[in-house]
Amino acid sequence: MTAAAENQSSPAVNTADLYDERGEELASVSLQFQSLGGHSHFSGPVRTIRCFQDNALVKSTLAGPGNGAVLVVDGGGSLGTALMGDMIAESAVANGWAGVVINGAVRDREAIARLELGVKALGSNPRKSAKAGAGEVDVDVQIADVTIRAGVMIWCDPDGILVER
Ligand SMILES: O=C([O-])CC(=O)C(=O)O
Repeated sequence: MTAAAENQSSPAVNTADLYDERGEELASVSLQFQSLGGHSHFSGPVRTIRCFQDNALVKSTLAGPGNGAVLVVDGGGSLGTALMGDMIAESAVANGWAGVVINGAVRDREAIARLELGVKALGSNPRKSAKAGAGEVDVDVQIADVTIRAGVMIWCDPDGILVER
């Protein structure tokens, strides 16, 4: 089975139902993201990156094995450059990532919408990011009022984002 087919076969979790089941065991990210990928519902163990207008770490991480994980990128909320475009997103699909959550911007949103990948981001900008490699991998990241640690489970759908505390 291809990585894309595996992603598609994982059962779609509805975040509202999950919240009703587990309540305050889960933190809900109040910042409003757009659902931009071909998969509207996605979940998996978290990997993290913190970077600012530099996407070299995003590219190299998504070029490695995803094993069904969700990459959470804390781009500091910057909408000034795109941290992922369709080529990087295609490599995420090929490498078995379930999805990417970007506290920042993407580009190539029409192509990203056709991919077998979950993608949430604040918006889009055609301007590319730097490629120097500045940033950190698998550190705790803070998105709005929620701290997200590498290794916890995350669930995303059009209603929002839930993470294990
Ligand atoms: O290379 C970049 O900065 C992002 C991009 O355009 C792509 O992933 O296609």
